[in-house]
Amino acid sequence: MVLGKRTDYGDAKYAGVQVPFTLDAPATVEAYGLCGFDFIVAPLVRDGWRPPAPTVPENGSLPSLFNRDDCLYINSSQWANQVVGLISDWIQTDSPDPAKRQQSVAALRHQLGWAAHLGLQAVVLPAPHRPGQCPNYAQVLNQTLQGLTHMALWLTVPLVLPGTPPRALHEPHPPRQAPEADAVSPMGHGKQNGVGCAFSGPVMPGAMDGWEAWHQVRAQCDHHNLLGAALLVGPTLPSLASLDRWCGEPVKAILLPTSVFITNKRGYPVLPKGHQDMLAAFFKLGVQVVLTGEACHSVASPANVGAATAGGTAVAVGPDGEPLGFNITNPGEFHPLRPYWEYLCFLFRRLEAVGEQERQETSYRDYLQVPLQPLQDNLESQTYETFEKDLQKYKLYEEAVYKALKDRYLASTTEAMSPYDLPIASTSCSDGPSRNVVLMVVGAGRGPLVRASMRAAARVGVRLRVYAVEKNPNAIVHIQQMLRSEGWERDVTIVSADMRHWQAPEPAEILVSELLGSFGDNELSPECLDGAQRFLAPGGISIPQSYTSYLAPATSHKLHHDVKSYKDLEHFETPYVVRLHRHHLLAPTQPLFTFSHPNNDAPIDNSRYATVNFHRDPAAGAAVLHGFAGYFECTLYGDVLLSIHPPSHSENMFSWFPIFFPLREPVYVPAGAPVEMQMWRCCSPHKVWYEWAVTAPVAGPIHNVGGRSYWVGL
Ligand SMILES: C[S@@+](CC[C@H](N)C(=O)[O-])C[C@H]1O[C@@H](n2cnc3c(N)ncnc32)[C@H](O)[C@@H]1O
Repeated sequence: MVLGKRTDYGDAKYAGVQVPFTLDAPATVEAYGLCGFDFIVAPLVRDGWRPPAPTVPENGSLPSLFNRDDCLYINSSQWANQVVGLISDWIQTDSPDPAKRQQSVAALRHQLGWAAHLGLQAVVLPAPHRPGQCPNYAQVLNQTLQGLTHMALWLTVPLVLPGTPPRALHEPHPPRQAPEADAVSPMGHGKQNGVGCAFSGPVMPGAMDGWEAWHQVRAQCDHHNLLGAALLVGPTLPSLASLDRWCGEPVKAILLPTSVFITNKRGYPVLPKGHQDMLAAFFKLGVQVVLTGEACHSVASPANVGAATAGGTAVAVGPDGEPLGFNITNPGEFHPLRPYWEYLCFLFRRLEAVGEQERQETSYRDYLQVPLQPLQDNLESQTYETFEKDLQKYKLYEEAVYKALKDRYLASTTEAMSPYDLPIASTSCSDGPSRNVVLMVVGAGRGPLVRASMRAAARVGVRLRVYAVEKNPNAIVHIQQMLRSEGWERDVTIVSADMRHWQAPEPAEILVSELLGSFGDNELSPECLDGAQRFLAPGGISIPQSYTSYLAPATSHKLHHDVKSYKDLEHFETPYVVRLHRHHLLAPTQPLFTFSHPNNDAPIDNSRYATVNFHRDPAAGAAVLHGFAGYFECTLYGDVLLSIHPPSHSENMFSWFPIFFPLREPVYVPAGAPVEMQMWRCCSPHKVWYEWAVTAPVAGPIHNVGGRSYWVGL
């Protein structure tokens, strides 16, 4: 339940509700469970409880902290998943009054200790009483975190500091009326919003936000993974840019007061558009929502119907107690908070259905993988099979070969023909009808680029003489099988060789390859193609023609934590292939290194160095930098682009996830401060590696010096 993983967007799941102090937690869980909520957030102690004054122990006796009637009580782990503890919000560990401070520290320790004893999965902590000035609070939390194994601490963080004190959570507010344009029915007639991973849609202009307060506490707790944020939402939202920062933070819950809801024309509680969009974005990141406060909307719904017991059966009664003539099968449906829960379900259901590709990628989200080394290692058949599922990639290659053949060998456009229907070159071929075009696929794998090239040639109406060059002897067997089954044995010559050393029997007019990594050049495409271009005819075409890597500074608490959990330097100096999900880009991407083929430089030097400056929107506020997200954009031929760079990402292509270059220590980036980094691509006779460092807002260490932790073998 709590902290669970949602893999699809069905009915509301992991929606919790904050309840008043209860002496019977299991009964409360069941009552709210009938209403639809997955868990409750319940105070750990009753309102008036205060810690006992320190006494001098007599005869070894220890002071008793709580009586049974003082505290939340469960005696079975069965309930621990469905109860989140709520720490008292009178606690002020940083009060200027020493007595209050001492009492607060004691109360906080006692309550945290009790929650851990009960085995709760999480507790909600009050927002820092003095945001940005709460060293005692951080110190108690940090000490507690050192002793915890699984219980999470969710620090309440008001999204906007002024005007939304956490105490407001407990006070009912008069409902606000929905403006006409924003009125959305929870019954399915609402407006649909196109919501992506990041935030979109209008928001009211906001004042300050609580990110700074959050950052100070978590930085003092050394970015502990059990410390998360519970974002308290008020009627005013911060700017979209500022909200987007939370995508990379460990946000565990959204605290949603009923007072934030407005009433639609039919009397239902609904959320303003900006709030809807914000919730949708968080739902997609797997964040739970906790409804707080009392029902404060008059709803023309069954929730206004009361229940009376007649002869052991619950019967429905109206506001005046008059029987309404039907029995109640699920009393939860008549709970005053039920319309709010229904509305949350409605928002869940409205999320776009998860596509097949997205479903398949779910298990890879934010999962670190060390990049492949197809030059140094021989790939397995299953890896090739995965590549070959990406039909879009091969369509783009086919299009590039098609355009290259057309540009070079046809004076005018020829009608598209069916694949594999290979005529001798048509009479419109400038070089004459009987001439075959020599095309080499270098790094042919199991042969999909040979297939794509043959399809392109068939469409143009030229005949190819193909060489399929591959250094993995196992993959060669698959190409043999392909030629046999397609009847291409006369058209395609298989070459089992490393392209850098093979002596070609004739020059190639077109050289086709796919040796690209998530960062473009990181699987050593430049080094391999520099070797292969010896057999490219003068004026011959390389597909790809060029590729450029891109970088953007990123927040990703999850990735930072996962790298850190290896507890060594090596993992912080390794780039990872990762399907970035819970992350925030601090600034737009910037281009880094470009490689073009054929490369006519003399001598060829594939080492590179660049300083990159990123421009963060000052209105987006401060943020934390955990590393750099990397992408590539590749010109296959002419206007045929193959890209994983977000602004130009090739549609439906999934062969490459981004790359992530971690930083040893998170870097605080003040609002409006520049981010500058240096990246080197270093080459030696046997390996290629990257080194990287941040130089602004503060200079940090150069990572991976001399390729000591990570390199790509030549
Ligand atoms: C990323 S895979 C692409 C395979 C295939 N073209 C495809 O698109 O599915 C790169 C292939 O190039 C091969 N390769 C890498 N470097 C090579 C080299 N120097 N000479 C020959 N083959 C090489 C690898 O063994 C691997 O099969």
